[in-house]
Amino acid sequence: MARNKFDIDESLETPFNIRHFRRALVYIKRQKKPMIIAFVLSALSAGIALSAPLIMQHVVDVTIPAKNAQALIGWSLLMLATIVVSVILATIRSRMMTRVGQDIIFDIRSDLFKHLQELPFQYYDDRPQGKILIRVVNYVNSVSDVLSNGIINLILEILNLLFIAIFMFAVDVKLSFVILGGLPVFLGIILLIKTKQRRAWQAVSNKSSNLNAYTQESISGIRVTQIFNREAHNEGTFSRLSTNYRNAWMRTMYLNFLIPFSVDNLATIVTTSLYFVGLLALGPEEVTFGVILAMSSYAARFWQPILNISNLYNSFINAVAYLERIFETLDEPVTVNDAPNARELPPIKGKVTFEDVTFAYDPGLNILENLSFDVKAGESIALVGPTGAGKTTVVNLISRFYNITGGKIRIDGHDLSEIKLKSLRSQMGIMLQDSFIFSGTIMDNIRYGRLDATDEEVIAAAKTVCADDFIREFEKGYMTEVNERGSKLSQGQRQLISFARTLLANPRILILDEATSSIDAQTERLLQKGLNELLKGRTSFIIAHRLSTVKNCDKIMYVSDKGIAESGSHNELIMRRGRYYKLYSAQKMQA
Ligand SMILES: Nc1ncnc2c1ncn2[C@@H]1O[C@H](COP(=O)(O)OP(=O)(O)OP(=O)(O)O)[C@@H](O)[C@H]1O
Repeated sequence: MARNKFDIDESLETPFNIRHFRRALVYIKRQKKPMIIAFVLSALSAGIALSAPLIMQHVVDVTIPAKNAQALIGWSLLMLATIVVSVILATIRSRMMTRVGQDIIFDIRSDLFKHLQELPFQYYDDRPQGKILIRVVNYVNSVSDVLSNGIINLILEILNLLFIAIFMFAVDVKLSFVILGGLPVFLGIILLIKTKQRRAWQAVSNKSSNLNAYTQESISGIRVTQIFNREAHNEGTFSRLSTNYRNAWMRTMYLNFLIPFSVDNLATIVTTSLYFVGLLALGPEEVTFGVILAMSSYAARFWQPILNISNLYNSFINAVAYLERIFETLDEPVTVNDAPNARELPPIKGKVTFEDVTFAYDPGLNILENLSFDVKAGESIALVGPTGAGKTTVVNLISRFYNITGGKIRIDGHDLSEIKLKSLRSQMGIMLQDSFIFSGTIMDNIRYGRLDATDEEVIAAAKTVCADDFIREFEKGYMTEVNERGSKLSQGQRQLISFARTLLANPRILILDEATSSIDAQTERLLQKGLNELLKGRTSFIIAHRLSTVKNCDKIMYVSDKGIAESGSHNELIMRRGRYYKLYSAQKMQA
């Protein structure tokens, strides 16, 4: 799919529609109470602020001519009080709304993260991580203000507009229509640029997503970049993506600028028309100078909320571009999930059966076809074969990380598609070549799969897999802080920690995908004892290119040509003198 590259724009699969806005309202509605309070505070604050000119008028017309010093002090204090109260109310409102904005994005972000945790491997196979990250962090931030303050300000501005219109019509109906005459022109301009604006903001969201994806990829691959001296080339790519982002941003700004520009000019044209119609067309008998003065003041006031509403509209269009991405992620189907009538998988013995299994990552491109095999509980199975033959795919299917296209996979006779994923995966242990280390202590990392394990149990697991010695060599031992991906640890040390993690979780079925490939032969011999412990009584699937590691497995399956080409014990396969024999002989010659 086009989106899985940093410089390819994501296409929108679900265009924005009113349904999305209704979904945004779900988050806003949860904040109904503070939002109503904030609205009342705003209205009060604005109302109190409006009383200042009235006090001023009274002081100028009555108090000062009467030379009443005492009343003057009273009015001054009242004026001061209105300012203080209005500032206090505005401050409380702004604090409340900051909180509301943060609560809304907290909710959206939590939902996004929860959903991302459930999305299958396939989703992550298809996208650069940076494009996922930007949705959870940046896009959600960008919509906070519109979803909180935006709504309240919109209501206030509409009310403001209504009040001004009422006053305006009360003074002069005909001239009011002259002022309103600018509105259709303004709406026409909005309609004209609406689609362009939406596309422009979508482009900004796309370009920022691309930039983010590339930055993230570059940071992850910095070691390879430096090894191959690709810095200058990468800077070029970054600069290109950055320029694309800047251009997209400039275009939105240009379109956005059209709105205040139109409002300013329309306000001037309307005011000029007002003078023209008032003085020339209607004549001094019908319209006094005072009315013209009042109406031109209303004309200026009338266009201010329109300008504010247009700015809000701009922010809304901007937020929509982000909201549609956020909802697109939330709508991403969890294709690997529990069937409606899924059952708990009871504690298993570990028998694994493949019945005519067919699987394709991309429709029509089968990686496995009609694959059938039977593994008894407690057996150790080695999967060997050429690169890209489908060994990892086979083990990924046992954990149901992907849905199969045809056939059935059973564990102890239970069809995987009919059982609850959690109950399946909690009884499986999977160790990959690149064992992931999370930020935290070594103790936390080993305990990752069984949070209730005691320190003693953690240490016992580490001892079994020969990890205890090197852990104790660190100054803080098990409490040593390791950073994300474990870059403070050697590959082998990371493997040993993940062995301990898996052992502690005590799975019934164990999968080791090239899990010992980063461990030197001597450590591997040491580890063999621990590994034997780990394998004891469990069904295990071991993928290894180093055949010496798997010689002793109960059964070796040679994966090739979309299925199992050969299967048997090491001795049987050697005697058969087929593909396994060739591979084994070639490795022996190299050794
Ligand atoms: N996420 C994916 N999306 C599409 N195709 C994939 C994906 N993962 C693997 N493949 C393809 O499926 C085939 C089998 O891959 P798999 O990783 O199972 O091979 P393997 O036998 O484990 O290889 P290796 O020994 O190199 O680890 C390969 O042709 C690979 O290109």
